[in-house]
Amino acid sequence: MQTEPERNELPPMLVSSWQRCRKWGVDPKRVQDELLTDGELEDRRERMHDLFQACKPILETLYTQVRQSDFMVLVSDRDGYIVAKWGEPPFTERASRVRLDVGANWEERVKGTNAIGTALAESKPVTVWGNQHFCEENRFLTCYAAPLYSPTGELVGILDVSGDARLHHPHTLGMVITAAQACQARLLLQQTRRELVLHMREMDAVMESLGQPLIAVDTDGLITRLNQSAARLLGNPMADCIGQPMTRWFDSDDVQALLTKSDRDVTILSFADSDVSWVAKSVQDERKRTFRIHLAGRTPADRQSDGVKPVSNLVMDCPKVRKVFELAVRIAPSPLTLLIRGETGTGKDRLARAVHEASGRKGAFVAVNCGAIPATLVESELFGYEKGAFTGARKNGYKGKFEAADGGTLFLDEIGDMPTASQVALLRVLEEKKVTRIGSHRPIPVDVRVIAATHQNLEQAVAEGRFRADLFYRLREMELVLPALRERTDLRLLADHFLKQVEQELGRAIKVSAEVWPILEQYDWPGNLRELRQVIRQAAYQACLIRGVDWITPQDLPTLRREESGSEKTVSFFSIDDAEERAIAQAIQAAHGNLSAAARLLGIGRTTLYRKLHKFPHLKPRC
Ligand SMILES: Nc1ncnc2c1ncn2[C@@H]1O[C@H](COP(=O)(O)OP(=O)(O)OP(=O)(O)O)[C@@H](O)[C@H]1O
Repeated sequence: MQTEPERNELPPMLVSSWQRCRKWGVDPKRVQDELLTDGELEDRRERMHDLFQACKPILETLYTQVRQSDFMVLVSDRDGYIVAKWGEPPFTERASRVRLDVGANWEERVKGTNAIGTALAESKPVTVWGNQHFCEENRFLTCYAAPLYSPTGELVGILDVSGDARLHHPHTLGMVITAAQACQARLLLQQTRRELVLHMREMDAVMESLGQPLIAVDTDGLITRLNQSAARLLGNPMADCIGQPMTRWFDSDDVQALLTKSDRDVTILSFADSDVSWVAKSVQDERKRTFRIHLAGRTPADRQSDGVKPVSNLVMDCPKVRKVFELAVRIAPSPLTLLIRGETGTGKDRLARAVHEASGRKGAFVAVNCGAIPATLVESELFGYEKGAFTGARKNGYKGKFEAADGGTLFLDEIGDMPTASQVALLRVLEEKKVTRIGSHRPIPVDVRVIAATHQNLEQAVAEGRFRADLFYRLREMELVLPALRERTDLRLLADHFLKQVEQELGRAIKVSAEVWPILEQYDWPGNLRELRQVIRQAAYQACLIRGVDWITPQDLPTLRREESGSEKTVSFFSIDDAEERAIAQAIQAAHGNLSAAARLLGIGRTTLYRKLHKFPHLKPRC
């Protein structure tokens, strides 16, 4: 039996988990089990019927990949009960002895720190290896778990791969995360129409598009479902995207083209307010109406074919910001690494692109959001891997982002979120100017200008041991700091710019009444330019579509209300959506979860209520 780990050997997520177990009084030497009766197990399985029906091929493929190494695949429901398993003796027999089996509850409060329970508690993927398990009898295990989400963002269960601790490999978690993403994509595809007809074709599509963004739309171009990659791309939580028009994010002409094209055509879909674009392919029903959109990143070849676009639409009339951009253009040609700092939404990404464009570097601008990649995949994403480098790796290997940015610029956004283990590897590449793919011994020389960005206080992260001091100094050979919106003097110009974008969407000119400006100017703008854009868009829609007028008045602004609590400020927005959400919640509660009765109380049809619940999936009664 292995000994308990030292506290500093546990990753921070597991330290919190151990603390929770101690608080609950879990006994590491004597585990209490919580088991379902056969009938209860059947009920819980039935509730996950859609998931199993949609994801069976993915779970079986995952099992085929891990069975040679004696691993088993498990699925738990959202309460931690294992409802399905794929595995073979002798390992399943050892696992059954500690009740790692169907019908048993693996929540932390029952089984102590373990991958299923901790992934549930944190809603995050996690590895729990050997003596990182809180209970002694589980320390022969290594387990990798990732949350399973519905296409509307609810946590429905946990996907877990477990095996003998001696066979631990950090990359296995990446494989589990990828399979969980594929399950979500598969559920999304199943819940869109025409499933049976498209079945074979879509199976391939799912396998190809594991982590690729997928969006399902209705015939009006409103988003009905999406996966996490798509939500990340759109920059909003999944639930906030449901029911929204694609034109909220993408250029309206491109969206129109996409909705009317045949399903063999691809469209370049540009973000409405930036020069980032995606390749999108629509899938249509027999009446030639688009109901599903696959998005894929543009390849460097795509990008090069239309040359490096200038940073268009950059608005600034604030001396502080102009100084930053002037300095940026001056330092652009130098090979020094650059650290861009600034609060979220201040334009760090736009500044990094401006530096690349002014640098004269011929290669691509490649952006990586370090906070969005699972920790275990950061290195393979940045440095690439050889074929067969690890279980679940792509057949032909993978060229990492450093190689993709060769001769160009690599933008490492949210650098403060990079796991410490990967920081060492990054530092080595910066020092040696060579990358070695995982599974290879051959260093490949690369000529890459690195720009990193963060909204975090990196000095504090260094002091707390979360960020390596040597990497911090290496990344900060030059530094640019973008001011927050509240420090800028050009709010009106920016607001006008964002208003023009909405005017294009709405197809009419909109004015702003004089009383609006002081309200905007006195607000704190925690979300900076991104938040300003959102407020202007919401106000314009409220004025035009709800009030039917062409000018924005203070009543159209979402209430920018602050509640002081200690030193912390929270901002709440009240809008038509809020009122609608409250009314639906109250009706469902009054009708004790019966949706037909709730619809009657609201005076709307049952179908309309269902449609509205896409917008507020958290209000759906739990079954
Ligand atoms: N000078 C500008 N003119 C017009 N739009 C801008 C300008 N700067 C930023 N924006 C817009 O503001 C939004 C936020 O900018 P950006 O994504 O570059 O911020 P960020 O600091 O990188 O955000 P995060 O910290 O969340 O990564 C984007 O929609 C961007 O197009």
